[in-house]
Amino acid sequence: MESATKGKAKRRHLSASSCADLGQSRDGSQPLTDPLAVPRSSKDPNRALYPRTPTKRRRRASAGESNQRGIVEFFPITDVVRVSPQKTVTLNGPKHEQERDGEVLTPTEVKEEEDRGGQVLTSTAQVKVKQEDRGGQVLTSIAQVKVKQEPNADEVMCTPKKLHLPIKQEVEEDEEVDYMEGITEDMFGDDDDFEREGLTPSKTNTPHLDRGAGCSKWTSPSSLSSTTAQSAASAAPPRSASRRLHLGHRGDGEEEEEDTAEPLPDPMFGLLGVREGLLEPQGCLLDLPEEVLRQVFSLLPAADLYGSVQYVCRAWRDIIADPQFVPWKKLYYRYLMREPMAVKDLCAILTENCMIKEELSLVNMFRYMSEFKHSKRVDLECVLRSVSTHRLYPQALSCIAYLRTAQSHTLLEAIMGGVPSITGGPSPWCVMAVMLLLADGVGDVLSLVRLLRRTDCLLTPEGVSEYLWAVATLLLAMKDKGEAVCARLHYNVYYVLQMMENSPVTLGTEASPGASNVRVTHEQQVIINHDIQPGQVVKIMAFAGTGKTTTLVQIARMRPHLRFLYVAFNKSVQTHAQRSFPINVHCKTIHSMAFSAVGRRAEPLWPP
Ligand SMILES: Nc1ncnc2c1ncn2[C@@H]1O[C@H](COP(=O)(O)OP(=O)(O)OP(=O)(O)O)[C@@H](O)[C@H]1O
Repeated sequence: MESATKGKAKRRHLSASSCADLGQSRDGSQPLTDPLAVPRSSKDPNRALYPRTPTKRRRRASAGESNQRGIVEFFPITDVVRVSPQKTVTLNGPKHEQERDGEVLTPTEVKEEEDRGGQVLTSTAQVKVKQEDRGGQVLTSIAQVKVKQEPNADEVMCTPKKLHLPIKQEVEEDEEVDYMEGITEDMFGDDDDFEREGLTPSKTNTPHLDRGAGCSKWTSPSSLSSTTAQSAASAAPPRSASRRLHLGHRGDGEEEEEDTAEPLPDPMFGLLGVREGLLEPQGCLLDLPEEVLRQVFSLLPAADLYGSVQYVCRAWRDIIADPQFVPWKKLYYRYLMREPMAVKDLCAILTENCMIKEELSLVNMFRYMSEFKHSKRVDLECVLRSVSTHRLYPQALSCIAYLRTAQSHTLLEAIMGGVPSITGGPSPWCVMAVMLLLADGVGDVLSLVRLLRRTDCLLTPEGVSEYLWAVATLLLAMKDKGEAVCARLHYNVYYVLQMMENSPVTLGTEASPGASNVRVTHEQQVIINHDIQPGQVVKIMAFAGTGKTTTLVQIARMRPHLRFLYVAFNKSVQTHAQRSFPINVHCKTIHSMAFSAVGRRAEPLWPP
């Protein structure tokens, strides 16, 4: 057990009762409810996941040894725009002078800092937005976009290109441009170079930008309790101050392995953000109504239900044990585990409904499925309408009609005559069973699921999966009993069920990351709404997989009158982007752009 006292990490042994007490306390429960707010140390296994700013070493290398130019050198940037949900939009000209810990930097120095920083800060995904009028066409190029998840998490920062140009008249006298806004020392991790060079003016003669400047607005989420985030922010000391004290202490020769015990400052961390009211833990899972818990559990794999969930508490075990709760999913799993009761039950179903050792076992299965037990609120006509647009629907109808009119088969007639029909049409459950058996592959099953989900005719997602689990269970058991059932039929259904459990997003009505059915978060909406002006660079910084591409897709969708250019590193990214973005976005690789610009001229020189 580790705890932080006076900025140092201490180890102490806790008894079982102390552990229980700690778990109930705020200090103990915070790592569980808000893991990002606990202090990070050099031993933090998740350290590499946090966004980092360039270290001194990297910046020096990029400036001194590399010939690579910053993105702002390629595009004419005229303005600096800062947008944040908490701020109003301000247009600033480039700042001519910048103060660093009391020293005044020349504009050129500021430019170098910004350029080098900009390159590394935006290393994972970049979008440059540029609008040019070319022959009456407005062309917008995207090269660099990142979601910045700093204290001003959703701030969209536009970088000036030529900070060294003396455009002092455009600068508002009383407003200081903070080019390191949002950058905290935390991001520098344990970089040795950074530690050696120090941040405090007393430790170095080299002028540095005051990294504390960008931290002045945030405060520790843990320090916010009943007061509002803003009032607490103004009351709490800036993070940079405490860090400076800490570093100064080190300079006196005391080596500290652990970082100071400071929580992450950002109350808006992550795309979902943290609202003021949510800074305190808000109840627990057990407070949820049983209906909600059932919905949540129904989305879990059966292995988790039986392997973990049922052991949590009596109430959860009762939900899992309820025969009405996902019966077919549970039966499939128990049958797979060869649980004697499950094997016996399933054998009884197959025997009673003539699905084994019979000439027409599959037809008997259609009949059995036509009586599929469903919620009373399910509208069968709506279900039939939903599946009627599937490509296999006409074939399924013909198949059922043939079976009904095949007078020569008296047995068949008896079986299919029992199929309940609705308003003269067949049972949708029976039609769906036939469609699943006619499916050419996983794609057909997948499109059937999409149709059912789009109309929500089965009311809940588990309504769809339960039907599929029933078909999969019967097919598996019939095959095990030696029936001539093609293994592919079971595979198609089982594959889709696995997809539903493990990647629900891909089962949406559209597969692209920017699908219109995605409900963008507040932070994404701020970026989407931002009116990007010609000549501005927008940087959006975020962790991997947090919705940068989705945000770009929505930006392009919202501006169909503009043309965008998406530049990717390689072909596979480019083709994937082509599928995701709307048609007003041109997706190209860097190489293809270079070839069309200059490579073509060298083409005649190539060997035949
Ligand atoms: N607002 C949202 N609501 C629900 N899902 C979302 C939202 N935004 C993004 N997603 C989903 O999150 C996943 C990752 O999104 P996306 O690919 O846009 O992230 P990314 O930051 O571009 O990822 P990477 O860093 O790998 O390029 C996608 O499946 C996407 O559909």
